[in-house]
Amino acid sequence: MASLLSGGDAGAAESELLSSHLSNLIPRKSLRGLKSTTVPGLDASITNSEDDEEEDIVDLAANSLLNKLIRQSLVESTHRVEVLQKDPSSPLYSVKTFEELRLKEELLKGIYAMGFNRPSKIQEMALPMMLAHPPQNLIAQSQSGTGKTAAFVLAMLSRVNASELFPQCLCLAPTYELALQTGRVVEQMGKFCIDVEVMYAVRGNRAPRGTDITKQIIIGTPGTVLDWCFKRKVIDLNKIRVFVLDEADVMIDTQGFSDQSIRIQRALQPECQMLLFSATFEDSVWQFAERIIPDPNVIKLRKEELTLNNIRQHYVLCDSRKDKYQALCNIYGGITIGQAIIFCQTRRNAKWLTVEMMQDGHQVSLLSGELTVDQRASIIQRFRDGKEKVLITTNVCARGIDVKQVTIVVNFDLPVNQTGEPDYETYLHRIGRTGRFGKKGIAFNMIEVNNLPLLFKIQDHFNSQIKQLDPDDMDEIEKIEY
Ligand SMILES: Nc1ncnc2c1ncn2[C@@H]1O[C@H](COP(=O)(O)OP(=O)(O)OP(=O)(O)O)[C@@H](O)[C@H]1O
Repeated sequence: MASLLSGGDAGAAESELLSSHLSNLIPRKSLRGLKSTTVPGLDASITNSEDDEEEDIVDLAANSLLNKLIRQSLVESTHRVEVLQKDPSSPLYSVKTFEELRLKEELLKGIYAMGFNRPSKIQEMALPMMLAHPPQNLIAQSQSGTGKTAAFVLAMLSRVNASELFPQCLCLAPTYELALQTGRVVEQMGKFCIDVEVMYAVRGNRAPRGTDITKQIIIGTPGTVLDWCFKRKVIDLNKIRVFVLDEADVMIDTQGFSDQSIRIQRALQPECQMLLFSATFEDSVWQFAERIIPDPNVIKLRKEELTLNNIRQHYVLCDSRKDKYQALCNIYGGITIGQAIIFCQTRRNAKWLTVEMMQDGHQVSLLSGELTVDQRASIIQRFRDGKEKVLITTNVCARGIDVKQVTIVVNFDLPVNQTGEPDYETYLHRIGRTGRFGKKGIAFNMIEVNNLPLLFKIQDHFNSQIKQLDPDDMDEIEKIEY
C-alpha cells in the first residue's frame, strides 16, 4: 500500500542511535528561551486550551489510518492461521505462490510490480477461498499489516469484467481517508488492468445525476453508498458480485454504520460474494460479522502476545511534576539511551514537559491528539529516522507506535482509567514487547507518593517486579543495564 512517507535504513539508524549517549544532551541552560516552534508537533499545539486537561481519546479510524501511513512492510506472525470452513468436508487449499492462483496475466504483473513475491500467511489460506468457484463468503481477522487489504483487492480485481461498464464490486470503509487508501491499492495492483476504474462514494463526491456510473469498483462510506444506491439510484446492488466490508471493528464503533451496512447487504443478490475483514475480534465484531455475512468461512490469525518479561521496570518516587522532571534528567545523565518515548496522561502535561526538555537542550518531538493524522505520521517517521531522540506523547499514540530502536519507555504519568484505577492494558501496550522480537527494554515510572498504590496494583496484576530507584544515586543509575 502506498505510504506517504519514505522509509529509513532502520538497521543503520539503530546502531547509530544505540551508540549515542544522551548525556550529550545534558541540560544546556543557555538554550532556554529557544523558540518552541523548533519542536516537531509543538507548533500545532502551542496554544493552551481547555482540551489540554483532557486525555486524548483513542480514535480507531485515525489509528488505523496512521498504521497504514507509517507501515513499512508486511507484519509477519509466528502463529498458525486458524480456519473454520462452512463445509468441513470440502478440501482445504492453501497456496505458496501467486502463480498457483491462476490469475489474469495483467493482475499477476501488478502484484509483482508491487514487490510481492509470495502470499502472506493469511493470504495463503484466504486467497484460494476468495477466488474459488462458486464464490465463497469469508470473515477474516488478523492484525493490521498482515495483508488483508491486498487480498480482497486481488479478489475484486480478479472478478471484475472490464468490458462491462457498471459497478460490480462494492467496498465499504469507515472513513473517506481509509477508502482512499484502499483505492490506492486497487490502482497500484490494477495498474495493468486497463479499463478497470475505481470511484469513491464518499461525502463531497457527487454522484453523476441522471447518468449511470460506469466504473466497476466502488469504494465508499456506508452513508454515502446507501444514498447512491437507494436515493440517487446510481448503483444497482443487484449487479454487485463482490461486497467487501473492511475494518469491521472500526465500522461498528461508528454510530449508524452497522445498520447502514446491513441495509446495503440485504439488497444484494444471494450469489454476491460477501467478505468481511477486521483487525480485532471482540464479541461485538463477531456478532456483527455473523449478522451480515451468510454461510461464511472464517479465517483467524492470532496476534503476537505482548509481554513484560524482557522489560526491566523501575519506579522513582517524586513529590511534584517538577521533581519528576528533575529525576528524569538525572536518569538521562546517567545511562546510555538510544531513543526514548515518554507518556503523559494529559496534553497539558505533555506540552509542559516538551517545553521544559526543549529549553534544556534535548531533541524532542511531541505527538498528541490535536495533530492531524498526516502530521502524526510525519512525526513518527522523523523519530524512526532518529531525527529526535525523545518522543513525548499522550495515550492517543500508546498503541500505534512501533519503533524498534526504542529501548526506554517512561511513564511520566501512570495510565489510569476513568474510575481512577490503573489502566493495565495501556500499561502493557506502552512498555510491552512481543515475545518473538524479545529485545530488552527499560521502563521508568515517575510516581507521586499518592499514586504509589496504583503502581503496586500494576505490579500485582502483571506479577512482575517494579524496582524502586533513587534518582539521586548516580552509582545505582549507572549500574542499570539493558
Ligand atoms: N504478499 C505480500 N508480500 C509482500 N508485501 C505485502 C504482501 N501483501 C501485502 N503486502 C504489503 O504489506 C503491507 C500490509 O498489507 P495490507 O495493507 O494488505 O495489510 P492489512 O492487513 O490490510 O492491514 P490494515 O488492516 O492496516 O489495512 C502493505 O504495505 C502491503 O503492500
